[in-house]
Amino acid sequence: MTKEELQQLEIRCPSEEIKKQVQANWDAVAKPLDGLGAFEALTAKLGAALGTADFDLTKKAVIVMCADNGIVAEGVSQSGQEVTAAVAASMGKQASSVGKMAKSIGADVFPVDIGINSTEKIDGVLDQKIRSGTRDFLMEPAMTEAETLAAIEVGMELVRRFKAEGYSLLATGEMGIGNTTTSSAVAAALSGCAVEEITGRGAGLSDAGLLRKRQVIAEALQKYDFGKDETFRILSTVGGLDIAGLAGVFIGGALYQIPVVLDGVISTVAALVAERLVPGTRAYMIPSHKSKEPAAARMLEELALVPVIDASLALGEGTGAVMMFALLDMAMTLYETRTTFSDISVEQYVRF
Ligand SMILES: Cc1cc2ncn([C@H]3O[C@H](COP(=O)(O)O)[C@@H](O)[C@H]3O)c2cc1C
Ligand SMILES: O=C(O)c1cccnc1
Repeated sequence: MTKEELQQLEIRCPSEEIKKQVQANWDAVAKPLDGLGAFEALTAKLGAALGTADFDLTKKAVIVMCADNGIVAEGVSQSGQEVTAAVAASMGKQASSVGKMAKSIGADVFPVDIGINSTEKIDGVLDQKIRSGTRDFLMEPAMTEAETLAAIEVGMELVRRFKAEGYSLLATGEMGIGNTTTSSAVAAALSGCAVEEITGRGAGLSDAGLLRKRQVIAEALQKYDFGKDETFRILSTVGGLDIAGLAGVFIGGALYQIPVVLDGVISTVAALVAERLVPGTRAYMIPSHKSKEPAAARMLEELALVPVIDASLALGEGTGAVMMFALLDMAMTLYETRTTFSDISVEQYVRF
């Protein structure tokens, strides 16, 4: 796929009719009108994306893009790159945070090596490696155009495959030391917001580390002098293989009509990249939480997506998206087994 082919992809608009039908089904439930709040609108969005008001979200999976970032050489994370491979290996055994949470609700986790800085194959991790880590973006662009496109295609292809395997809801997750730096850099460039406003402590940076991280991002942004609409150049120059792969998951979700749940700051930045590259993609996005990382709220605003969980989560891996899976499961139980006003014979007494 070329960059031009990517940008010419056309996204089908989800059906407004189905959205209305789902809302009408909610309105018939013996409960206060709009009582489930955002979950009514979100399930209507899910039904419309899936093309039916009788949808089933039982089979769910998180795609976790794992990759290293050359920018870590600049001292922007409190951890070393080795941690990426170690946590990915733990994920392969379903022993990392996201694996445990997903297991508790019967969702599947697929860790993907899209660019871990190691040559070994990791058990339980899909090998889709494009290169062993990106370049240090303070020195040179992190990725070439071809590498960026290849990463986007990995994400798109995984969605096609999981749809064929019967999944009806996917979520995004990531693991990659340094990826809150790449995400903050992309977020600042896409939004024009000040670096200090958008950059947080990631996985737990010290005050001095945070200062350094902000300086590194600011220096790089000055060097590359991006226009806000140069989405692809921003992604390939200061982004990462994980962000590009996740953008591909969102684009694939829209193309193959499988809704995709966002997680934290990294996937939220990838979501905005996807929407800017292929407008209309956001119609298939389901927000989950507002990360503690400041860039996330800003990106969600740009996407006009309102998260339902506001709990200062800052874990990544797809954990916030899995929490959303659990909440959607509860909403779906009410929807699928709906007890209506007529079931309890009170239609004549209720006047909405
Ligand atoms: C042991 C460990 C497990 C993690 N799981 C997710 N992250 C999270 O922290 C990383 C980003 O933070 P920064 O940009 O500050 O490096 C990502 O890998 C993210 O998923 C972790 C981080 C660590 C240290
Ligand atoms: O928002 C996130 O997902 C996040 C925040 C800090 C560190 N890692 C991930």
